[in-house]
Amino acid sequence: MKKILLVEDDLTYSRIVKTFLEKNGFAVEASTKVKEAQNILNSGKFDLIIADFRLPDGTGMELLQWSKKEFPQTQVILITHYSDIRIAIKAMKLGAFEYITKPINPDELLATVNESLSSKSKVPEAIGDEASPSKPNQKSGSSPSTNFYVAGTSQESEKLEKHIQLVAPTDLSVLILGETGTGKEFISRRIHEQSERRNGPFIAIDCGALPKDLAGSELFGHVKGAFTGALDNKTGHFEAAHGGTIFLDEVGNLSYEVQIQLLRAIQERTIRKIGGNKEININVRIIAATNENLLLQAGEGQFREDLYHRLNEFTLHAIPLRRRKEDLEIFAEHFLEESNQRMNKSVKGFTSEVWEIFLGYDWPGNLREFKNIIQRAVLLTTGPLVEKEALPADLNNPEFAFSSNRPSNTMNQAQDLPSPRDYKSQWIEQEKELIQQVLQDTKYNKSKTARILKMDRKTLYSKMEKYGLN
Ligand SMILES: Nc1ncnc2c1ncn2[C@@H]1O[C@H](COP(=O)(O)OP(=O)(O)OP(=O)(O)O)[C@@H](O)[C@H]1O
Repeated sequence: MKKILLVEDDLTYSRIVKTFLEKNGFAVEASTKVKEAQNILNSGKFDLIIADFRLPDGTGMELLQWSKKEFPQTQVILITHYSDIRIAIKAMKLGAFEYITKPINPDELLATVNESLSSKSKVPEAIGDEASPSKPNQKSGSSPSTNFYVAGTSQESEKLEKHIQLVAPTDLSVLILGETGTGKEFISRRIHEQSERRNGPFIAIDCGALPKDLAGSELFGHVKGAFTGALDNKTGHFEAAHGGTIFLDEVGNLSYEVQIQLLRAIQERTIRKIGGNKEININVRIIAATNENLLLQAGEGQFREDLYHRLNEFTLHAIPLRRRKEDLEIFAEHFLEESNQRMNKSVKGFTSEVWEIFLGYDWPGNLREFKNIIQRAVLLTTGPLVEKEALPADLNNPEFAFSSNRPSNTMNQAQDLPSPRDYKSQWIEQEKELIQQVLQDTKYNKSKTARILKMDRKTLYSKMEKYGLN
């Protein structure tokens, strides 16, 4: 009997659909939330997921992305109240079999279910931001994102995720602080996609790449003839983001003049195109990011303090990778899979030597560097595992990996602390013991073990293989 997981938070609706499908010969399990659905999927094989688009703790789209990664053979049908072509296109691109709108016609549902179960599950199109061309200063276009967001399981990551979930549904302006490559843009997309604005546009602007003299016109638009070269009316990013979210990366790079315009746009919720005299109402949530100290810049008169406070109604700290090393594994798997897909390869994992290097290095370029290194390694790897020869020479050299003069390591060099290598081997040892213990306690039930340890089954399998616990 084919198994279907129905994810729908409207209980009456869920009961009707469940009974209908059961009468038609399917085994149906029902769930109301994304997290709950993930747990159910982790504990048994399903042939099809039917998910509502809006769920209390996320979207059916997120579940789709997750399931395509974790269980690529399982078909997914998305259901929604809205006939939104953008969502439909995105869902199909992400590998959904079909997208149907409420109210559901039973015959149509049954036909779609049968069709999906007799077809091969689709592979998502390009996953990852670098795959899609973007304008030089518009970071990733205004289309809905196809980025798969990995939240991480370390304590720091869980705290960040909790803060994201708290702030997302509000309309507060968020300032994301963090080093380069820590995922600030990914976080801002996450906020957008968890917010009421998720069906509106998300526009990411790299303020550092905006030409100084054109920044105002790029952000707020201009009217024909406003300046030499203004040959036509132009819609600015703020107007284009109406109803959605605008992400201003490297916001500290905006000129003082543009800062004034931005402040006005935030305070009055209107913009005026350059050279124009009409006030245009805008309803845009602003998320800004910086890796500089804006308050310090404010003190030096380079950044307006009033604007700083307007942008900073809530602060999030993107975490440097060296402070979330427990997450290395989950990100490694994600980037490995992404790279395999992009390059049509089937590299299975990393040797223990490579893991040693990964754990010892302090990743100054953070997730971006990690992703690029895995991508390069996958390209160079011909066997089943990435070996240390596929890593760049500087990473491959243990002296380099352990001798960086970054503050985090300077601390570790203090005489009364063990060396990073000692910490790392202690950690590996403890992790191995913990997994062994839980496996014994659950009588080698791997799904249960993974659940208890808060890791997905694939991560558990690769750790078991790494530690020889098979
Ligand atoms: N949560 C995440 N899940 C999966 N991949 C991620 C995540 N965060 C970041 N990445 C990866 O790391 C890369 C860099 O992330 P992002 O562009 O968001 O960083 P950033 O902090 O905005 O960088 P910069 O400061 O240079 O603008 C992304 O292209 C993506 O591949």
